[in-house]
Amino acid sequence: MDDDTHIDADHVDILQTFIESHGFLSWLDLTVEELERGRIVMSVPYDEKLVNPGSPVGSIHGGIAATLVDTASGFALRSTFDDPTTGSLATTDLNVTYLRPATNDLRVEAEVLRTGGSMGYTDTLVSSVAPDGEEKDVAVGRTSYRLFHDSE
Ligand SMILES: CC(C)(COP(=O)(O)OP(=O)(O)OC[C@H]1O[C@@H](n2cnc3c(N)ncnc32)[C@H](O)[C@@H]1OP(=O)(O)O)[C@@H](O)C(=O)NCCC(=O)NCCSC(=O)Cc1ccccc1
Repeated sequence: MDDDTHIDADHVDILQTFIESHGFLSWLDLTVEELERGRIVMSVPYDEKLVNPGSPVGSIHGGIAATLVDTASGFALRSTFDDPTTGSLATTDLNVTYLRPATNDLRVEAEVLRTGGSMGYTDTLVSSVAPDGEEKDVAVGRTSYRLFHDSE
């Protein structure tokens, strides 16, 4: 990892502590798998509590993928702040396109497309192991955020 993408290892612990103290995110058992400046990978394990009752393929509710898109994007954007432990951000737009049912553990990768003085944008990909055993894309997402740097 070069200096442009390096981020303190402590920051993963800070994000994981945030998740564990969050009622909703901790309930999903969300884990930060990889973090570098402007990019993050996170996962949620398959759990029957997340599955749509009566779904013939056992598909996970779409709100879970949407939550992954939002959370991973917010974290990826925060990682671009001069000091990622200060400031905050608010989601202003979130778009998710569902490509196929998710029936297994979920993985999301979020990448920052651009940050300006007050707005940030991300591109995300959610994937899951399909019944044929192959990891496949289950959703793609695009987001925008209002960034509140510490000085505001
Ligand atoms: C704030 C803005 C985006 C507008 O912005 P602008 O047009 O630039 O307007 P302006 O700069 O004038 O500020 C206006 C007001 O904003 C107040 N403010 C200051 N700091 C913050 C702050 N940090 N957050 C929110 N508001 C803040 C400030 O005091 C002022 O208040 P006032 O009006 O003077 O009393 C507005 O459209 C909005 O709130 N939308 C709803 C957004 C929403 O609810 N999204 C969903 C949940 S987000 C999520 O879950 C993300 C996440 C990801 C991953 C993990 C965890 C979380």
